[in-house]
Amino acid sequence: MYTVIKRMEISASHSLKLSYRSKCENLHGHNWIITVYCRSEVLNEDGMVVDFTHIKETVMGRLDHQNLNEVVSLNPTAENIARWVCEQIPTCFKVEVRESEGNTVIYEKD
Ligand SMILES: Nc1nc2c(c(=O)[nH]1)N=C([C@H](O)[C@H](O)COP(=O)(O)OP(=O)(O)OP(=O)(O)O)CN2
Ligand SMILES: [Zn+2]
Repeated sequence: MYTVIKRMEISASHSLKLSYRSKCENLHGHNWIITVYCRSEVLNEDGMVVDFTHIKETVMGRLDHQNLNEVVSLNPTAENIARWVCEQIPTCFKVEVRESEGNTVIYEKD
């Protein structure tokens, strides 16, 4: 079994729609650390599980310097962003999204 791990830093804004009053309802930004985990028992014809560059293009290309409310169809919490990222990459089984030093979410496929 092979595991590929790609860590990326993106700058992006979001505002959260919540059922309670919160500062997070206001548009604000984070320097997100997104770590993608991909796994496969077999390698493709290029000898890879998935190309690091393709992961970067998929994640950073779509999220960096964007308003995440306009990219992710659900409320752009770290949880929903982690799931969205995982769904974009076929061999992905786990995504960590770190919003700040103290705030990290992990999404893992069943
Ligand atoms: N479970 C979640 N909780 C919160 C999320 C989230 O995505 N999932 N997001 C937020 C907001 O994005 C907010 O920006 C974070 O606020 P806060 O917890 O106050 O964190 P700080 O940026 O101030 O970071 P510290 O580590 O506390 O300094 C809120 N909750
Ligand atoms: Zn936030």
